[in-house]
Amino acid sequence: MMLKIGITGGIGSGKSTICHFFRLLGAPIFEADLEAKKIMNQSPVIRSNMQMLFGKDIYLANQTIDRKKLAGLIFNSPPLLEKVNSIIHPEVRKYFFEWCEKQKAPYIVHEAAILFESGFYRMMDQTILVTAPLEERIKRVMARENTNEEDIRNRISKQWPDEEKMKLATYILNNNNEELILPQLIELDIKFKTHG
Ligand SMILES: CC(C)(COP(=O)(O)OP(=O)(O)OC[C@H]1O[C@@H](n2cnc3c(N)ncnc32)[C@H](O)[C@@H]1O)[C@@H](O)C(=O)NCCC(=O)NCCS
Ligand SMILES: Nc1ncnc2c1ncn2[C@@H]1O[C@H](COP(=O)(O)OP(=O)(O)OP(=O)(O)O)[C@@H](O)[C@H]1O
Repeated sequence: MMLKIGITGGIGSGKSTICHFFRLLGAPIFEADLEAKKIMNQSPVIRSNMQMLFGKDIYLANQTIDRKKLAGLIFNSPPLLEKVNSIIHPEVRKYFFEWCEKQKAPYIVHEAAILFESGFYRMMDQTILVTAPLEERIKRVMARENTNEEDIRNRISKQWPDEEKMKLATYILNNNNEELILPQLIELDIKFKTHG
């Protein structure tokens, strides 16, 4: 049986960085946020639903979704965010199971920003929550991309607080520059490879 490991953490916590190490250790990684974006551009069903909701202009001339516009709309309207989630998540879920069928490894990693909020965690055997102090996360995201503090705090407010996620996580990794992460990942890798 192939073990399914879910990795999550709020914006800027460092989950992509940690997944990069799991990839080096040989684990196939399903990047849900990336796959969601691809599916939004490729699925005709999602395209027509999104255009019905937001108008034709939600897709750019090159047929890709206008991410900036969409982010501005959904992160400022909880009902719209919920609607978009309900359009995209079932397709991502379907694609995830198809993808799993093709993997040949003792375990796979499913990386998602909203693993718990979306309920996707129920499809996993075990979950890892990546945490870091809020101020540190904001600093990292501001250094990574051209965005402002207000927008980052707004996105954080749309995600569950770490205390809630901690209650559901199998493992918690503190990516706070105070503990060495790599030895913890190697230990987990060995555990997962032996189905522990
Ligand atoms: C609105 C979109 C196009 C903005 O794209 P953009 O490149 O600016 O941001 P990106 O996708 O890299 O997300 C950055 C961060 O925003 C947060 N975020 C993204 N989607 C969501 C969501 N549905 N709910 C709460 N937070 C979210 C996460 O912390 C994420 O890491 C994109 O986030 C999106 O399509 N979201 C809805 C689909 C979805 O639910 N994706 C994630 C789970 S499968
Ligand atoms: N321990 C660390 N110390 C300093 N910078 C870090 C650390 N971990 C990650 N970073 C940097 O912080 C930024 C955010 O990390 P990463 O992209 O992995 O976060 P994420 O949780 O995947 O965020 P998002 O939800 O936005 O996708 C990146 O630029 C990354 O290089």
